[in-house]
Amino acid sequence: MRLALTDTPDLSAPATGDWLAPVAGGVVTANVSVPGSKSLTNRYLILAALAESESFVRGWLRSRDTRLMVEALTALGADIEEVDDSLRITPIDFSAHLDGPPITVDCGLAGTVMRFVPPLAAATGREVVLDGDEQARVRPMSVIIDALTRLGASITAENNLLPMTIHAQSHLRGGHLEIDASASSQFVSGMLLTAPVMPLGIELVNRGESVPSRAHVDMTLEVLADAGVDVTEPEPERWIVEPGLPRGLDVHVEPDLSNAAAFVAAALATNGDVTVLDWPAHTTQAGDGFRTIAEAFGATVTLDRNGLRVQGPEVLRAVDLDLSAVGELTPVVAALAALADGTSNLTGIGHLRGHETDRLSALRRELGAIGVDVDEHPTALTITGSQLRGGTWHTYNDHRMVMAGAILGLNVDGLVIENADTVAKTLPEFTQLWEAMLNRGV
Ligand SMILES: O=C(O)C1=C[C@@H](OP(=O)(O)O)[C@@H](O)[C@H](O)C1
Ligand SMILES: C=C(OP(=O)(O)O)C(=O)O
Repeated sequence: MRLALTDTPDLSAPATGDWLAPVAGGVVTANVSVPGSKSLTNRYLILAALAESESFVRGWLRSRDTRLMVEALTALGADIEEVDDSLRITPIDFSAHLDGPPITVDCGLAGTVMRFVPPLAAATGREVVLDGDEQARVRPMSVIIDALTRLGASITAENNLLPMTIHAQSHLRGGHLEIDASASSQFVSGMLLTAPVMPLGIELVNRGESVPSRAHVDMTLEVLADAGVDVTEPEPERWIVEPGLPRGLDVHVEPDLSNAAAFVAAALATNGDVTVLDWPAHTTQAGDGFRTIAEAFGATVTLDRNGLRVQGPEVLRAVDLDLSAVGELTPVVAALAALADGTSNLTGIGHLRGHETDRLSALRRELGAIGVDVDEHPTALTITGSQLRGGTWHTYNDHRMVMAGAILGLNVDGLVIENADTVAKTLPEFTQLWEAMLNRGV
């Protein structure tokens, strides 16, 4: 089934930062280091802003999403200073005087800022106005807005979307809360991360279909527990956070494994051999799921103290994968499916319609334009590996569309990635790292 495309961004706007994706011209063999995790950096920053004492977040990711988080927390009263490759964070004083002009927060297109900051903002008791990019204004927000309203906040938001205003004196007491978190795990993470500062803590229950991107909820639970917060999940999708501030943190951010997946994919796409250095042995990052995904495509995967080594197969096998728990890997997986021998089914990804762009629609459109046979279903994509042709690969302001385009470009001449700069959302140095990977031997 093909769906009508009703939400295509205006592609007639002049593109900036076009990038001709380099062709591999042979097997890709490289060692790669990637910067820190977006999801961990932004969780640590929220916890540090709530903590009982000063924190250090070392090896933080410098990217648009994390800088927006730093700016948001600074505006809300945290003091954040860059010291070498670390951030030193002095927490928000929640007992501070509440008068003052409204605070404005730019969420950009960052789901972690849009969904993690409002609970914390409401807990400050200040008037806070949150807005973001045009595409952020269609990302789902109603669950967070309803939840905060039920906890005592007063919020104005037309159509329950950004922009929104949290009115002053919105102190949150916490308590029992039932939500429908089937559209985004970030609704759960956002409520749980600020719960320690609420006098009653939170008991949060998901009453919707199961929560997508489960790995990210596990990450939230782990960072809270590591900071000394009493957090439990006594039964599936019911979480309890007891009141009590997190300890000051001194943490080192792991490499971003979802960003790393794009580099590993280069080994898969070229029968190559790529090692991502410092891949952690234990992690809650969704990107760790790429190890089994790579094996499903036929790769040989080895994880040791050095990192993750992936040796691509001679011929990529088509895959049947439920990506609901690791949805953010979908654009990279879809690019590989387009190079595979046969038809792949990527299922459980309906919630990606509320990501940076409607990713199912964007992937169907762009893959189709370069010769790939794609069927778009409400919650799945069916992709048949095909002979690619060059052309313009539109990116819809989606960093992961840039990464997907780069993987495809390894195998086809003349693929121009439009607005490649948008990759700065999580990896500003992506194109440099990519070109270095192609030129460097092990
Ligand atoms: O909490 C997080 O850090 C994230 C949660 C996921 O969101 P969804 O549950 O909306 O997919 C993921 O896709 C996003 O990239 C980051
Ligand atoms: C969905 C993503 O980001 P966000 O944190 O903006 O939701 C992503 O990085 O793939």
